[in-house]
Amino acid sequence: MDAPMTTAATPAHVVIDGFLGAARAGELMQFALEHESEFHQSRFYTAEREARVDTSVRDSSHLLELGPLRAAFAASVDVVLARLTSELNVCLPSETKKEIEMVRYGDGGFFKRHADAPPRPDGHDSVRALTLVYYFHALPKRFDGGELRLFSPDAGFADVAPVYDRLVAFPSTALHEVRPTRCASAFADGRFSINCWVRRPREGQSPSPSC
Ligand SMILES: O=C(O)CCC(=O)C(=O)O
Ligand SMILES: [Fe+2]
Repeated sequence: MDAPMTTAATPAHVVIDGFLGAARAGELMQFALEHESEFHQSRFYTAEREARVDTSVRDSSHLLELGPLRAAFAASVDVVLARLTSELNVCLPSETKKEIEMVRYGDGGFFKRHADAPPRPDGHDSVRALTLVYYFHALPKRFDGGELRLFSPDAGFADVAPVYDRLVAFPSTALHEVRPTRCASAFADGRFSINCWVRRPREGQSPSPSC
């Protein structure tokens, strides 16, 4: 198993290998293959909170409608949420809102350095607090690269390999990027993931985080 690569000043993150198990990872892959035509080019949010497609910043495609797999994934996240919030020192209310999407990075796919939580208010009554990314792919693995690079404030970084059935979690304020993926052109050959953002109320909104 590839160990996450880290420099001395490791940015806060938690890795859980074998998060869903092979049967459920296989179900996600099957779902992706059955819904290939519904994947759309991913957007990202600019500093002005404008959703934009710009393949010089982010080149990936995503699927928002996950059917019953959405609730199943959210339930699995709930099982580990207390551990993640305590290890990462992130405050969350007892009932959390989650955004969940499936993502595919094809040949050359990447996502340049960014933070998932907006730098300033975006008009929502909640903000992204915790980012979770779960990795899966067709077996045998047919891509290289695609590491998640997490930056710490002093410019140290940690590279987390997108290992099959691995979950990585980190505070949504952390700067990170997805390193380029290399694979053949077939849809099934890509780097697949589930992104899950756990939201908390914005400061001053109720219910307030219970920590
Ligand atoms: O896929 C990953 O490793 C991270 C994805 C990411 O940073 C994002 O979609 O915001
Ligand atoms: Fe991100």
